[in-house]
Amino acid sequence: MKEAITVSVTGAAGQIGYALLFRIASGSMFGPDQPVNLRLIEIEPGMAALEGVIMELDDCAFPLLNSVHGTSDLEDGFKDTNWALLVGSVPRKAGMERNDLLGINGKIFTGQGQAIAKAAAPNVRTLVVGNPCNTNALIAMNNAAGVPNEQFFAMTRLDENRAKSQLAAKAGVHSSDVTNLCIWGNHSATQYPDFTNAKIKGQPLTSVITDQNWLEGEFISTVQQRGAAIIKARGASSAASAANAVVDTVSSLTTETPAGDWHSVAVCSPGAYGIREGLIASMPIRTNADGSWSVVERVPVDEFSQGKIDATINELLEEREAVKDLIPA
Ligand SMILES: NC(=O)C1=CN([C@@H]2O[C@H](COP(=O)(O)OP(=O)(O)OC[C@H]3O[C@@H](n4cnc5c(N)ncnc54)[C@H](O)[C@@H]3O)[C@@H](O)[C@H]2O)C=CC1
Ligand SMILES: O=C([O-])CC(=O)C(=O)O
Repeated sequence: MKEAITVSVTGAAGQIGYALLFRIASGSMFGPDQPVNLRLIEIEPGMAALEGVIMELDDCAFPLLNSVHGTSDLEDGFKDTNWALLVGSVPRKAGMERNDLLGINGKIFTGQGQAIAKAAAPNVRTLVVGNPCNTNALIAMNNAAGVPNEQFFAMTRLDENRAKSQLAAKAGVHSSDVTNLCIWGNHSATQYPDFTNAKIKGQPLTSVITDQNWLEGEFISTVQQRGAAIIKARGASSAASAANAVVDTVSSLTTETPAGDWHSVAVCSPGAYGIREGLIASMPIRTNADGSWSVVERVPVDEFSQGKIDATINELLEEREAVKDLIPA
């Protein structure tokens, strides 16, 4: 048996938590031979519900679940953890943009960043899901002194999956036939799902889907507005598909990316593609055989794409300005 991986999840009794924990414990995230320890973090009012979730995890008798621990203490929750999945935070309601949550949620991530730096394993990787996730990840990263910036991520995989699904439906193929789909920038209404470099069964997508008006218009806005459409329909924000995207993100960051392809996740920009160094921005990422990640270089960016990327990066710069008090100098 392999040594267990420790995974901490904040907001563990929330909607996404409820859809996520059972996937992690069943082996979907790290594979069918990898045991896991779960350290589940909730705020005090969520602790009773968390007890119930832990009872249900026990009742599944998962072969790969080595231990489960629930706590409202951050350092206890992140103790020796290898993966910190920061889900806990308030979701938006209909009519709000995700960055309307900055004032409510931003401050959560200072203490979490500090506790990760203090208590987690040196190789800890942190994935922020709670919105606005890019800027919350920026706050956590900048408050986690001593933890390398390369170990912080924010989730744009749900957007990638949504985009692939829309494109597959338009082309009449399966979503797994769509590759090389990159989400650029912010997990927000300015994100850019880059269809110009995508492929369908290895062919340029734009040679299969020739309706340029649809690609530049309805396709982009459907992906940008999908979260809002789910809130309108469900009365609550996407939870199962978000949890699924967490599983996909961690899985893609822990397994080598298929040759020639890439995946979308927001990373601390090394300055690639002119994206301001230090911003948490989504771009095309490859996971290497040794488990490290790299930005895929020389992905063509045409004038249309550049305009879209500039808009979403400008929004990230504005969000950073809005939370500058939460970022130590
Ligand atoms: N990046 C993405 O693609 C997506 C992000 N989200 C975001 O994920 C977040 C969580 O969504 P849901 O699970 O649906 O919300 P929810 O309200 O059902 O659950 C959130 C949980 O977090 C807990 N919580 C709040 N503050 C906390 C803190 N400081 N520490 C630990 N736990 C805390 C709450 O008690 C609650 O149980 C929201 O911000 C939502 O907007 C949702 C979907 C997709
Ligand atoms: O839209 C929201 O508020 C929840 C979210 O991030 C998504 O579904 O992509």
